[in-house]
Amino acid sequence: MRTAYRVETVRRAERELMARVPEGALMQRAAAGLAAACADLLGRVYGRRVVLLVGSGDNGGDALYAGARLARRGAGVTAVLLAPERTHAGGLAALRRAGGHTVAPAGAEAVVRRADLVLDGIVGIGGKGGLRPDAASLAAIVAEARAAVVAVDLPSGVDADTGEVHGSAIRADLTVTFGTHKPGLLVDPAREYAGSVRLVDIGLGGELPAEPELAALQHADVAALLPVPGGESDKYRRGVVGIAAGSARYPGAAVLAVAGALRGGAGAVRYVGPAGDAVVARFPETLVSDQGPRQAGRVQAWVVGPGAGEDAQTVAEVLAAEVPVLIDADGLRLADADAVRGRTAPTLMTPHAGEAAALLGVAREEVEGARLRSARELAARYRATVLLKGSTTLVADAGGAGVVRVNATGTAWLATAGSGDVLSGLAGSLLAAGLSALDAGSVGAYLHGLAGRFAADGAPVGAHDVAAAVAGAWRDVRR
Ligand SMILES: NC(=O)C1=CN([C@@H]2O[C@H](COP(=O)(O)OP(=O)(O)OC[C@H]3O[C@@H](n4cnc5c(N)ncnc54)[C@H](O)[C@@H]3O)[C@@H](O)[C@H]2O)[C@@H](O)CC1
Ligand SMILES: Nc1ncnc2c1ncn2[C@@H]1O[C@H](COP(=O)(O)OP(=O)(O)O)[C@@H](O)[C@H]1O
Ligand SMILES: [K+]
Repeated sequence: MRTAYRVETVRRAERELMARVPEGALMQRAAAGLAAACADLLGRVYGRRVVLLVGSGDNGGDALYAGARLARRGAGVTAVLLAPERTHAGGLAALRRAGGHTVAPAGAEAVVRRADLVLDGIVGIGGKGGLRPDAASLAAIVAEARAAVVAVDLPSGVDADTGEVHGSAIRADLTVTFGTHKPGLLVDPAREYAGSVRLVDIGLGGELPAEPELAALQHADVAALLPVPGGESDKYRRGVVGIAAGSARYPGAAVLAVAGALRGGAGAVRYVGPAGDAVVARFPETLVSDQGPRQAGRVQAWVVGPGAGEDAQTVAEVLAAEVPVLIDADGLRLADADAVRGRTAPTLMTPHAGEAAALLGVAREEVEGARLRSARELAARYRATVLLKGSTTLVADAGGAGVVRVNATGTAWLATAGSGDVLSGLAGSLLAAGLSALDAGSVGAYLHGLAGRFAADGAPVGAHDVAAAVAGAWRDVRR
């Protein structure tokens, strides 16, 4: 599990640790890891031109000590001091001893233009709000430079706790973060500014609490959660997933949701709705009924909504069932909020940003800019588990508090019509197989993202290709 902690938690853990180690030791660990990452990126350090952007806090201190290490290995290092009188004194002295130079912000453009590498030490976890004007000017200069950019702890200007970006921020190729990931490094839009992320161990692990703000499943976590049949299994014990989807206008949504469901671990897929012929033509193993969900027979979890059009009756019937329900697409619009809140069995809602915005009564951009807050808010309002789709998918558990799962296995090639229908079937199948809503959503997103990557492999794909690739993703996870 990859975890991320909020700033106040990181600060507390750092205080505990600092009380037990010699003064300055943590900053030296951070700087050593930072310098090593920079050296890896540069390939050869000797003779390279390195520019440090140095703010007034310890983030600037890290940059200065790392710069001193690079200078000792033969790099030409220049520090741009944003606030000369408040610069980290020890770091500055170390840089000077190593032969590094300093310039005022007015001199930044000239040195940054010639740099091979820029270290962004403007601000780290002490950052408040968007970058101030002098720092924002530096960010604009860096954006024009050809140099590689390494962010120290966080790209300056992004919100560490939320992943929100208010105003300008540094865009890095690599972020070297200390002790633990911060939520902003895992959630868009901030995640995009971070580039690839390297975590440097400064010994903080033992001081961090059990419950992080965010958790990202890894292969081993997913492998442990996947439902795998055993000797005593039969199709009913493995779980039957009901798919109430599709309409005369959108029969394809039913086919794609079933395609996902067949790959999700349930023992049988039952389809109810007007697209039975299309479903059976493609997937003869599907149990098809043209009666409503109430008459459908045994089902351990329902998926309702993909391509449902205006069929509010079916949505209401599914919500009345006392088994886990996944609500997607049109179902989100047609579901009665009180009926969702009043359910006793788990509910998993799977909106994309536009659907989440409609449910929250805000603009789509607002959800895209504040994904973590939006997912928690929806989960609180509906008392349902919420999977917010997009470039980083988030899953907030019912009520909105607690650890939010984040998934980044996906690829932008998944932004293709019908891929969400595949995800709904897949996650619904995992629900029927007995996973909790949080696990079904996050394992579903993980496999779906990986399947998207495998199917696309750098070229456009259709949603049915993604469904077909789920088995490969499953095998890859269990390998
Ligand atoms: N505390 C520790 O044990 C460790 C801290 N480390 C480093 O220390 C950093 C935190 O240091 P600080 O607490 O000094 O805080 P920062 O250096 O992150 O930022 C605080 C400084 O930035 C300025 N600032 C705040 N918001 C700004 C904005 N929007 N625009 C421009 N300037 C702004 C403030 O005036 C303040 O001087 C971490 O991110 C990490 O890089 C590491 O050395 C590892 C150990
Ligand atoms: N930029 C992106 N990067 C990664 N995944 C994405 C991106 N855009 C969309 N996705 C994923 O693609 C799927 C699209 O689902 P959705 O928006 O419901 O499409 P549809 O309604 O056409 O099925 C979701 O799983 C979503 O997380
Ligand atoms: K920084």
